[in-house]
Order: sequence, then C-alpha cells, then structure tokens
Amino acid sequence: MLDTTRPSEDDGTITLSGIGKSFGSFTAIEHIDLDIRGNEFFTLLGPSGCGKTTLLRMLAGFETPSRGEILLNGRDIARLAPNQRPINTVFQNYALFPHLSVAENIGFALKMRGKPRSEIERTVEEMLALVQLDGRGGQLITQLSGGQQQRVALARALAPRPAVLLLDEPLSALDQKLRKNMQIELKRLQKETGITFVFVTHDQEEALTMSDRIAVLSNGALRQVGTPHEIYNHPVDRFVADFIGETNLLEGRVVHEGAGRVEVALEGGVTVTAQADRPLAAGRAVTLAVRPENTALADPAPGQLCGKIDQIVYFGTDTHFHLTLDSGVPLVVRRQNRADGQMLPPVGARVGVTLESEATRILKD
Ligand SMILES: Nc1ncnc2c1ncn2[C@@H]1O[C@H](COP(=O)(O)OP(=O)(O)OP(=O)(O)O)[C@@H](O)[C@H]1O
Repeated sequence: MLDTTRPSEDDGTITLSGIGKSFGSFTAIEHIDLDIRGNEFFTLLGPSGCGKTTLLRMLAGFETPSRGEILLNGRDIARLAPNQRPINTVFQNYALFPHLSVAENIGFALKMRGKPRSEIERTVEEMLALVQLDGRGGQLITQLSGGQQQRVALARALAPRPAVLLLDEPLSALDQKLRKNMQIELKRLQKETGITFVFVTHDQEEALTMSDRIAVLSNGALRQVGTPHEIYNHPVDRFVADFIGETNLLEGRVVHEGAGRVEVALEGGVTVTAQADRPLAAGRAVTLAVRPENTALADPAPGQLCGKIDQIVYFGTDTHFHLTLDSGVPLVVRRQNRADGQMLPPVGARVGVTLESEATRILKD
C-alpha cells in the first residue's frame, strides 16, 4: 500500500561533517563525522549526558550546530528551521493533542499544510492500518492506553512521509512487555515505510535488537560505529566493551611480538591466547576483553586460570558464576542451563576457567 510512496535508495541519507555544539564554554558535542544511510535503522547509543539528544535536536533543527555541516540527500540543512526539513520527531512523552481525536492528531500536519480533505482522510486510514489501530480514528487520545498513544504518535510523525524519522527514547515510558512488542513493531514500521529512522536510547539491549547500525557515544564523541554484531563482538575500546553487554577485562603483557593470535601473560602468570587486530610488541601492556558466554568452568589445573566462586546467580536460561581469580581479579562465567539436572560447583569451590581464544580480544587502549 505504501510502496508507491516508498523513498528511493538515496533518500534519507544524512552526512554529518565536523559537527560540534557548545553551550557557552561547555562542549556538548566535540567533532562528529558520521554517515547515516538511506532506509537505515540507525541508533545513537550512550550513557546519560553523552550528547545523544543534542545531536538529535541538531538533526531536527531545534538546536543550531556551533560548527560543521549537516547534509540531507547532499543538501546542507544545518540552518533550516525544523518545519523546513523533511524530518519528523517522535518524543518520549508523545506530545499528542489531548483535545483532538486520534484521526485529527494523525492528520494534523497534513491539515496545517493545506492538503485536501480527501487526501488527509486517505492517509489517516493508511496510517491507522500501518500502526494497527484500524477503526480507532474517532476515539479521543485520553481513551487510549500508553502503548496505543505511542502508536498514534508514530502514525502522526509518519503521516507527512518524512525522509527521516527521529525517535528520542520513544519507548521509555512503556512497561517491559509492551516495550518489547513496540521494539518489534518499530522495526517493522521502519522496514515497511523505508524511511530512515534515527533512534536514541541509552539501553544497549534495545540498540542491539533493533538497529541496522549503532553509533556509540561518550562525552560528546563517537567511540565506534558498526552493526550490532561488530559492536558486540569487536568493541574497539574499553568504554564500548564495558558499555555494551557484560564483559570481563583482564590486564596482561604480550609474550611474543605479533598480530592475529597473540599470547598474553596475565597478572598472576597464566598465559592465554587472544586476538589482536594490529601488530603488538613483546612486553607491551594490554587489556583483554572476553564475554561471560565465551568462558567456561573447568577442573582447576596448573598453568590455567583458577579462582574461587563468590556468588552464583540463576537466570532461568543460564547461570552466572562470579569468581575471584587467584590474581585477585573478578571474572564472570556464564553457563547455559540444561534440563538434565547438571551438577554445578557450589559457592566457595575452587574452579578452573577457560577462555575461548577466538572471542578473547585485545582492546585498543
Ligand atoms: N541547552 C543546554 N545548555 C547547556 N548545557 C546543555 C544544554 N543542553 C544539553 N546540555 C548539556 O550537554 C550534555 C549532553 O546532553 P544531552 O541531553 O545531549 O545528553 P543525552 O546523551 O541525551 O543524555 P540523556 O540520556 O540523559 O538525555 C549534558 O552535559 C547536558 O547537560
């Protein structure tokens, strides 16, 4: 139904070059170069205060960059007013008009633009179907649940068919279950409409599930841009490794010069194999990152990482063992639960730990 109006491949392409934003003497955004592709579900992810909202507000036009260019489909839009940009925003609090009906809310922008009544009605019907609220057009906003209001907010933002939809933590007011449903729903809407979505969240799990690509920000700077798989499995530095999912960090020194598979002597003297994406000199101090799911418990043996179990946390699908290694460093081992009543070592037990060398990475710094 929407295919006739589907944007073309290069529609909704955003290029940020040298973008920065200062508030007085405070620099909220350092210097950002970033390409967001047309038809992409792109997520800005980072802790509170890292500059996500400021970046989104510059895309929307609510904030003017202190420096740099914002190109949309090759055209500089950095100094255009919000309503002159083919960009719409869905806010955290929906910002719906409570005194208008669902249909009037969805058709609002079209009416303001003086579109003919028949066109508005047709688009509103299409949008209601798209967000699965068929037949609800006549209801008042106050008669809807939180999740339904969120759908109306989405439909209203999509109705003028913007090239880009900005979403600022749009799911944070919803309870956990509804939030999961809306994540799937948003992803479907993005694929169905072909509109570029730029999504802001501080929730790493949400970012990993929904995005085509993710930009991880901290302190107003980009740390890494990549697919969820790249960000999760190949974090470039300690910040990204620590922020995305749970990660064990271990300090050590390179035993022999090399790249690719490298031997690292850990604190405490045990040697393990890890992946390096650049040549490293012998003796160089490095940090290793390994996910709990890429470690396993073993019988303690000489020359192997060993430690004591401090705590066991059961999660249904898996169990987390919190250990203190003999070197004093903490480490979490995740073990998938099986239905066969496996014997698990108890708290206080001394155990060995193995690391999957393919999944143990040497970080940049
Ligand atoms: N108008 C402003 N004047 C001064 N400082 C501001 C202004 N807007 C934002 N900042 C500062 O810029 C930094 C980035 O804020 P921003 O709202 O972009 O962060 P965020 O990553 O979206 O955080 P959150 O997840 O908490 O919303 C913060 O330190 C904030 O205090």
